Amino acid sequence: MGSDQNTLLPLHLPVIDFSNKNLKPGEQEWDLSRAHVKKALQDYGCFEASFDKIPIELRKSIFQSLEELFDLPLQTKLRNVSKKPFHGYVGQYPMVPLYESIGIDGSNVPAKVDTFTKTLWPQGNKTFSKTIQSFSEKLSELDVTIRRMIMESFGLVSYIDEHLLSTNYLLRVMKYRGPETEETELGLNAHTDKNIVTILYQNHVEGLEVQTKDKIWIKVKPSQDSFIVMIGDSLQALLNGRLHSPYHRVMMTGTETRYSLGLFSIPKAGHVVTSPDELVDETHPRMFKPFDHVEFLQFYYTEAGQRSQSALKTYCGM
Ligand SMILES: O=C(O)CCC(=O)C(=O)O
Ligand SMILES: [Fe+2]
Repeated sequence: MGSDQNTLLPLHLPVIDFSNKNLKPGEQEWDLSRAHVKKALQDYGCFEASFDKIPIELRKSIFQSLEELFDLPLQTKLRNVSKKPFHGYVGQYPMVPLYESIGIDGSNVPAKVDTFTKTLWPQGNKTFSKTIQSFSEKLSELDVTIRRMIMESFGLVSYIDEHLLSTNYLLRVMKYRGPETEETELGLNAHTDKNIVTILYQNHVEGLEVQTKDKIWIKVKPSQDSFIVMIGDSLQALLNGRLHSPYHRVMMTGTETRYSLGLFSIPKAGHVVTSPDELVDETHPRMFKPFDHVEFLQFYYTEAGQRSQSALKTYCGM
């Protein structure tokens, strides 16, 4: 990171409207939105999407579900374990004392969410399951639209179906306590996401910052209708570096609790992430060796992975 990492100018992310639209591939409106998506991602690796397919009641009840979940005793939350790194309960870290998160694997699949719910509420919690699953399913429509547009933009139409089938969804829900100090405190370290596409949603408490290519931190100010869409390292690799995954972090002030959630599209274990030959030529030599996402994640959480400026380049850069 540059020395100007604390410079905060009143910049903002591009906003793209997906509301009141019946976007269909091949139609003019689709092509227009696709051009906006490509430009925003080339410039920032990230944009704000206005998206109205999730009813307002569901957008409100998701935060009640998050509160109910994080209010459980720590012992109960710790029952959410996962073999995959960063998929289970994460919290009580001295480096980021304000932060806690829980991963819900396969959050768009009813049976998977029911299994998750039963580990925390053995007697069941239908409202919780239904809220998490419906929210994820509806938000995954935005993920699919955006990934379709990206693949089309880079001439990869014939790979779209295979690509969409190669991923699962993880919903990670987050809680950040207000630091209750005068100063701004770190909520979550600067990082790039390791997956394909991340879509973030949050309550009214701000804190997310995204770094531009010029290393300037932009404070993100989303509204109730907006979702933050971001590229992860695996998509950067798939596109042979045509798009970049931006650094982002969470900085907290004040006393209020920030709740946020991210829907992560993640390559399935065993699926090899590699850039199609169409994106490799003399001016764009192949940048990354083919890799398995789960193995890449395991590397990321080793000491060497944590030390590297770009875990992706260290792990599989050519
Ligand atoms: O809480 C947020 O808005 C960001 C969380 C995040 O960057 C992550 O979970 O990867
Ligand atoms: Fe992130």
